[in-house]
Amino acid sequence: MFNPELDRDDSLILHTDLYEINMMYTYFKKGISERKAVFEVYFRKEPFGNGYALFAGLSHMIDYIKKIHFAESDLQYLKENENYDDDFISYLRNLKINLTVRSAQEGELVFANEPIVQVEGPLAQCQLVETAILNIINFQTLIATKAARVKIAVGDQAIMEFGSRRAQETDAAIWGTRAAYIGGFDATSNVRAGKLFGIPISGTHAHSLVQAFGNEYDAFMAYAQTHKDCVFLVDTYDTLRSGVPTAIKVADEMGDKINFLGVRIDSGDMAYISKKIRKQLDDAGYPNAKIFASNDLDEKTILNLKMQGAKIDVWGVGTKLITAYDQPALGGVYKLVSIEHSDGKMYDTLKISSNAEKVSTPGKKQVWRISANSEKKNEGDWISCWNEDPRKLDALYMFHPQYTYINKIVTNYTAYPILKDIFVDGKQVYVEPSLQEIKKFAMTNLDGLWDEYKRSLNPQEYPVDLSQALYDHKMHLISKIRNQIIKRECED
Ligand SMILES: Nc1ncnc2c1ncn2[C@@H]1O[C@H](COP(=O)(O)OP(=O)(O)OP(=O)(O)O)[C@@H](O)[C@H]1O
Ligand SMILES: O=P(O)(O)OC[C@H]1O[C@H](OP(=O)(O)OP(=O)(O)O)[C@H](O)[C@@H]1O
Ligand SMILES: O=C(O)c1cccnc1
Repeated sequence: MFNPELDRDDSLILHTDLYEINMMYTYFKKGISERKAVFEVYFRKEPFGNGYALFAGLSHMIDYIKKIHFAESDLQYLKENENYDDDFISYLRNLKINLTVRSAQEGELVFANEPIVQVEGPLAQCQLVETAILNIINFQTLIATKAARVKIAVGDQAIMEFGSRRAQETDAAIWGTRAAYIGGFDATSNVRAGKLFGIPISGTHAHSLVQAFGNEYDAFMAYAQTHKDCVFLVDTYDTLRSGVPTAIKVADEMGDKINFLGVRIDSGDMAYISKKIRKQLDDAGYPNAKIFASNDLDEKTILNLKMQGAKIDVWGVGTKLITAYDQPALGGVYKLVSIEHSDGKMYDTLKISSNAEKVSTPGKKQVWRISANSEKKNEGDWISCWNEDPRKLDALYMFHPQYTYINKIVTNYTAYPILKDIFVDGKQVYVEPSLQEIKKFAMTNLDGLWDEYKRSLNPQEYPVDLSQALYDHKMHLISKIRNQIIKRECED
């Protein structure tokens, strides 16, 4: 029966895979739930064949962690559906999160195979948060990266986010819109995203307006009589012979009563049509009226339209952005890198694979962004053991972690740590910047990246190197594990 108190679902606490809670149960029953652990999030390949990813999702992640609490209805549900005993249920009831969480900041550039979020604390708590953290970071980072690709394609022109109707449900529309704004979009059509996050909202009108009035003149005139700012959608019947001439006629008749901002096209050959429209608007005395375009646009179509000399001023991008159409998942993973044993000491762990790129890097780490002081551009990232600090060195030996003969010595550099403290022992220490600041930070970071890493097609691989100490530690651990396996085989 519905019980409003019990059935309240106001947190994402159960937004987790069952196996996380099952593992918590095992840790609890075996007395190791409080053992200290360190997990790290990383992805193995930048999405869309891009040379970088743009980190987003931290704000939602902070909110999620702050609200972690099992309500009575959650506990009752778990009790009814799983075989957990009462001790475990009361442990969950009294659970106080005291994790230390470090993360890249939103708008930061991040790269494959480097930790972008680090979660440290009691093993069971670390396990609980895996699913939601990956869900949030994977999606928002994916969309912010796609948005940055679109932003680079449009350059200084305006881009509007139109994706809500095609997004994977409402949360994806809202958080995707926020990520798109971080990645460089100027405005959104989603009014709720405007209210929640302060993103500028913007919109034209649909074909239904024209269909409702039965002809373009009545529709545009009605819109003009009810709105100051007007962008008329001109492709319902015949863009060049009917839509644009009618928009001009209404603009002429309304004069100063409206701001005739321009026209939108949503079909046809947009290079050809936009050039013709530009001439029609200019000839009619509206050189400042802008041409808006939408219709399954993405960075590739936009670059191609620009190459064709399309006269488009404002780009509306929906489906292909918000659904990350050409790569629907980022594939970030959450891996245990260090664990306390019964002797109270931390032991670093790693996952071996026959594929060198898939062998994880053990231990709690920091990522340092190295930029040459002379150029003010990034030289690469340097992943270190937690206790190393390249700011104390005069020269940095940077080498490719697989092809070690690719190496360089960098001097006169600045090293900046990517993982920042967000929560320390459960207490939030990170002061969240405003969304405007995050967007500005993203744009500054993109400026700091050489064009070779930013091009959308076949970018250069950005160096993500390991410190010598971390490399040696990894190699040592690999051979230790191999030797253990060989020893066990010999004993059998
Ligand atoms: N000049 C162009 N060069 C490259 N791509 C273009 C050009 N003009 C339009 N496009 C893109 O081509 C695709 C055409 O879509 P579609 O086949 O739906 O045609 P349409 O003219 O929009 O028809 P409909 O009226 O059914 O929407 C869209 O993704 C659009 O962005
Ligand atoms: O093409 P997208 O990048 O996804 O951008 C959003 C699309 O949504 C609208 O079309 P829709 O057919 O849903 O409505 P309409 O009647 O306003 O054209 C709009 O005209 C765009 O084409
Ligand atoms: O305002 C628009 O033009 C708009 C909004 C959502 C989707 N397509 C277009």
